[in-house]
Amino acid sequence: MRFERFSVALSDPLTTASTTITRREGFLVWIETETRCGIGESTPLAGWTESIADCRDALSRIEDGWAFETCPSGQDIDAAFGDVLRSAPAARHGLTLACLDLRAKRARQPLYRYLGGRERVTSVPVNATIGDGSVAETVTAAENAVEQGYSCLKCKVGARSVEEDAARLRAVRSAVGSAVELRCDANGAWGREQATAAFEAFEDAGVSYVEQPLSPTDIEGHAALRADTEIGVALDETVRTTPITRVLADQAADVLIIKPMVLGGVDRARATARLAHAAQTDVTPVVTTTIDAAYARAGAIHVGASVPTVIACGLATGELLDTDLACGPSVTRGEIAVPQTAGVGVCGETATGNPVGRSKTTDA
Ligand SMILES: O=C(O)CCC(=O)c1ccccc1C(=O)O
Ligand SMILES: [Mg+2]
Repeated sequence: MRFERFSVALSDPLTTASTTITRREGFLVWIETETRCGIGESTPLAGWTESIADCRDALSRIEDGWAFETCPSGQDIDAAFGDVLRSAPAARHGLTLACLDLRAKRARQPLYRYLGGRERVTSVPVNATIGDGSVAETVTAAENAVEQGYSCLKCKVGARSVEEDAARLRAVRSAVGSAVELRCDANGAWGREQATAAFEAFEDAGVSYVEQPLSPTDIEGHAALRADTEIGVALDETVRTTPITRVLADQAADVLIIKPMVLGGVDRARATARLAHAAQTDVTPVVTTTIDAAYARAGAIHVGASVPTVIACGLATGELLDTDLACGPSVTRGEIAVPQTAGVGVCGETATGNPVGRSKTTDA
């Protein structure tokens, strides 16, 4: 096992209610046998996962203690390194993705089939991700996305007043028409009163759901908000810190956001998505990235393809990067391609020091 640091830049910073993301740094992880190589990606995001320093420490300790003769399973890895990985989900993500890549290559299956996906799935619907911005900036981003073929937009809210956000969303709605799904993500910005006001103010804009309106620990608040409105409630930050069984039992969400990097790997992400699907009150999983590079994005796409997820996922985040480690799956008409070659199936594998430049213009 070995790993190497990488750094990729966003073409434009993504501003949310809680932070501005300008660059993503992480590690590529390689697992090699005599005949094959598996590649994984650890891209920590402070506040969501361990820090980059803690991720490096965890990977270093694992590199030092690596004693597997063949490529280990996730269970083998947890048995050997559970203590190191418990508080390092991004490290676990990279390591287990490398192992799964190699094991799926050996089985000659695309990762989503190796994970247990039953049918052949060639694409997953995706939303465009639109950051905080003025009314004009938000409308321009929404129009560009719809022109490129997206029929679902996710707009960051909560950095401005509820009135301003409502004005942004109404302007988007009148620009894109009624057929486009509009979601938003408040990243935990509001208190209960503000959230109630926002849900009322957003109704005109035809918002389908709001991600993380309240603080991650306010499970009761989310359950109450849900009972009170037509707009759906999605939980994201809450999924990081609260057992999924509690969220489901308390009926606190219509939608669960599944981030493999935050949950510690594509195996755990799939298990969580399946729990949501199996819940009595039908909770819909939506798989998203933390704005990862090509390998982790592809891993997340395989998670989406491996569960019967029918609604748009937050997997179109490669579009936000200026450079990337490889050419990841492309988005056409609001659907992202699922790699069908064995393993994770990222093409044009390059060294970490040599990011692939991306063209910012995409064919419609
Ligand atoms: O879901 C999407 O459309 C993209 C992913 C995204 O918004 C995101 C990216 C990095 C960190 C947090 C988040 C989030 O969903 O809150
Ligand atoms: Mg979110």
